[in-house]
Amino acid sequence: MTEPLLTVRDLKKHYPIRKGVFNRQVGAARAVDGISFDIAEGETLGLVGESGCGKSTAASSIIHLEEPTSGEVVFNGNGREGATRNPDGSHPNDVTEFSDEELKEFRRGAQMVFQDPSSSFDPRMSVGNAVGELLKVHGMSDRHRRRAIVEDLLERVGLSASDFDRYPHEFSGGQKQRIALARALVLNPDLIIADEPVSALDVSIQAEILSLIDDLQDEFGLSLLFISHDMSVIRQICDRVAVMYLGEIVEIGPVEEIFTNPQHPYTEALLSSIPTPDPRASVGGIELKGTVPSPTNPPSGCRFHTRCHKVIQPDGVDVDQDDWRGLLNLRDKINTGEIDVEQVRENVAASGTEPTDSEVQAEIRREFDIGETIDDPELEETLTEAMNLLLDDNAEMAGEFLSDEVTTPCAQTEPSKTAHASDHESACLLHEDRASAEPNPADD
Ligand SMILES: Nc1ncnc2c1ncn2[C@@H]1O[C@H](COP(=O)(O)OP(=O)(O)OP(=O)(O)O)[C@@H](O)[C@H]1O
Repeated sequence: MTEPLLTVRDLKKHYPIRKGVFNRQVGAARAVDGISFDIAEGETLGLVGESGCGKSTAASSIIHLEEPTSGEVVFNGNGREGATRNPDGSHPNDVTEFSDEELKEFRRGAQMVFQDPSSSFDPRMSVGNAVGELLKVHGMSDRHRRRAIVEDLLERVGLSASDFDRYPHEFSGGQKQRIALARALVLNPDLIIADEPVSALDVSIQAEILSLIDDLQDEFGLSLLFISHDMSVIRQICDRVAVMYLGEIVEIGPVEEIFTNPQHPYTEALLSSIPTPDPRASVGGIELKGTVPSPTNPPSGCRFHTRCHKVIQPDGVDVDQDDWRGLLNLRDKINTGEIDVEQVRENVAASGTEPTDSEVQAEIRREFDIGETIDDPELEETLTEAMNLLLDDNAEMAGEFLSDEVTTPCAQTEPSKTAHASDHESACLLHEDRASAEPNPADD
């Protein structure tokens, strides 16, 4: 088997949080928290997730714009192919251990393209010089040769050689992104990391740039790590995709497989958010509510459990799944003191006369998508009791009451990876249950 061009293993980037006059570290933002994947030669791997999932931090740690906290990034390009591990287990191609000289060499072979093409150019430098600058930095002193290389590249990205002497403000956003691609290609790299390269562009221009990236990849035999929050963009350009949530990869696999047979509820939710021209298709769609929690204090167990539509019910409980999600949300909001009963009372009163307690309770149920009765009498009783306490101004006890019974295994156990089809893995407790339920041929 040929070796991957890039191997990332258990990569972490934690930003220390400091406070006080002594600037003591009081915690850490675990922006990237142990991600692993490979990228083969000529392959495009997508990294997808909502804003704040850690995609950009992963990119800058891989390319060593930032020092990772731990983990390994093995880059087998730049003539470093075929290297084997040292007797002490370290790898000679581990970027995280590179010397300054090796890092300079690495930067020839691995380039980055950023989201905003406008801010990545010096307005006072002609685009030809901006593209050719890297050649100069890397020792090409012949000005004519540099110019010939850059003019050729400008043509290959769909501009013209005569654009060499023009300035960034003379170009549109899409054209600037073409120039950024020319600049990334000028040192003939093996790997390009593109961080949301089309999200700042109009949709019509996005398609042109994606198609250009696709063509350049074939022409230059590039490997790509393509970062996007947009699943439809990922589908157009990637061979495989890694889905990232709160610093972790929750699912990885071939694009077609992930789109037709997603396994992780987070992937399902991201896919469900793709706009479709058919209005009926969104019926029954999964709404991803709220935002990604802070990486300074990620949820225990499965990090997605606080937003998951498939969050598991404990043994002995079997209620409507929407009711279950609502109960967990209600429990959390009561525990964080975020339910303002007086405000709810006022809201209900606004639509008529002074509301009764049961009207206020009904409104709270509605806000949390909890049905009129839960089909588990014991749980219904617990909820009613908790609501009574809440309306009696005893939120603390209401929270405790609910917390005793409304619990999920997803908050207790960190899911491990489950393999599905070849090269397709996800990390969700639901799959672990299913895997253990499947008959093991060895038991026969
Ligand atoms: N220098 C920093 N110090 C502390 N926290 C940081 C730092 N940089 C990023 N973070 C946090 O790390 C998390 C991941 O950020 P990151 O920018 O990598 O996410 P992202 O998925 O790329 O999102 P976006 O698309 O919005 O950039 C966020 O919660 C962010 O606030």
